[in-house]
Amino acid sequence: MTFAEQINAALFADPALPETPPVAVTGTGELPSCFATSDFAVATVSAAAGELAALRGDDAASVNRRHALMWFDMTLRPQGWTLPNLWDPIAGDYATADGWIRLHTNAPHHCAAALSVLGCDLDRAAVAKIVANWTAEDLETAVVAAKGCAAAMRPAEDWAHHPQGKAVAAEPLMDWTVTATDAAPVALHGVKILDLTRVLAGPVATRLLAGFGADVLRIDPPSWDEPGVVPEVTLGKRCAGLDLTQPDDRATFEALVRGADVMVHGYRRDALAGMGYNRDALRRLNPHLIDVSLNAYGNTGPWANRRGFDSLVQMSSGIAHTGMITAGANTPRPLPVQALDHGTGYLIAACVLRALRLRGATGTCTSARLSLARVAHLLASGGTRPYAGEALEETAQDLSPTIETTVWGTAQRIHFPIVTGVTQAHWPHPAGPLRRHRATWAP
Ligand SMILES: CC(C)(COP(=O)(O)OP(=O)(O)OC[C@H]1O[C@@H](n2cnc3c(N)ncnc32)[C@H](O)[C@@H]1OP(=O)(O)O)[C@@H](O)C(=O)NCCC(=O)NCCSC(=O)C(=O)O
Repeated sequence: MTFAEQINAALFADPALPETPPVAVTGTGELPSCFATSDFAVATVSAAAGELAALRGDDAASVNRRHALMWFDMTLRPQGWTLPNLWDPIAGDYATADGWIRLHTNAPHHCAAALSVLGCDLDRAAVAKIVANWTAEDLETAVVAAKGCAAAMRPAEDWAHHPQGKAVAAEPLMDWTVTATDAAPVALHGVKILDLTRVLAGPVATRLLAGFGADVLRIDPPSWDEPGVVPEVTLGKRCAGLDLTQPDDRATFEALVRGADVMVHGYRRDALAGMGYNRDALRRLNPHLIDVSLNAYGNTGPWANRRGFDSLVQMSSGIAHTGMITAGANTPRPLPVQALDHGTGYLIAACVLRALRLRGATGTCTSARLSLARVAHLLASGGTRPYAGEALEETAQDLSPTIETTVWGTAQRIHFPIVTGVTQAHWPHPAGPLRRHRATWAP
């Protein structure tokens, strides 16, 4: 099945839903990859575009392939200022005694976890020297046990036989549950979306929804930061902070859940339940909440609660190894962009839009769970080939004329790839720092 066929088959179907309008793909572009990365990217963006058009009642939508590929990477072009580094000093791939491992250390608590296992300072050469004495799987196990983030590089065949790889392969791409059948319709314009996601995958979904009228309120814990991606992913959103260990902030959070139409979250599978908000508790607060979530390694299997990021899932699932072998290289070769994050983001947006459409047509409320690892399985289903494609050379025509005024300075962005009917994305708030707004719904 093509990517589009698999995605269509995974979206919640109901005979009461009118057909999704056609999505025309314009433009060209092929990123350098041995996977069908560009077709995969366009398929995920097109799924969101079709659902957007359907919910808005537009006859058709279009997706610009070139700009879709550019939106799978950084899209902000600062004028006279620079973006912070994406990676901390020790994040990256390291040779072990028997292969390769990737350490993800951008968050200070993940960095501290890795360094506590390695017993060294924040120094890349020192880390490399110690990692070389570990086997990849032993170090992965130790870092994960310390609540850090690491992944050994595995060949695709090993992942296919690994208990987690098998669990993920058996999961649906979108795991839907019906939660209520008596909800009133809500309009896309002003729909209240509570956003508990971080870094790229979840925030990409809510950024799209904010661009077409949703009121997105992002909530972060007191000390979380992600300076490298904040200018990318906060576009169009209000961003507040809440400490869910504190009674007052819990009361505020519960009021937000009661007032929300949709919640999108990217905690580990059981993390929200660990804070006292399992599905039943959320349903008691708001029986009509549409709840769409992602985690890293899938919702079943021994790793369902493992911390993870796109680049780690690429290492675990065989993508980085396949890239290395196909390129004839001797170091891990990931995808040219963080396609699992972005692809998952557009699929989450498609799920939210389908769920809103379903609610409007039948009163049915749903939840859906996705994962980076299951989306990696979708990408891998497109097969591999010798490396093809080339990096896109950006021109002035790729930039939207809109000037975004941020707290860091002015900037332009790449044209957004989706047009629905004749409507283009428009974001009500510029990107900005986390926790700068009040944790409340607009009246
Ligand atoms: C993103 C993460 C790696 C972040 O890891 P961690 O911060 O270490 O884990 P947790 O989410 O479990 O949160 C850590 C602890 O903070 C607590 N916590 C969380 N939120 C709050 C608030 N608001 N207030 C108080 N405490 C909080 C939580 O209960 C945990 O407590 P303790 O239990 O006591 O520790 C993980 O959440 C994760 O794997 N999520 C699923 C996949 C995902 O979204 N990946 C990133 C985007 S995708 C991507 O690849 C990318 O963008 O790159």
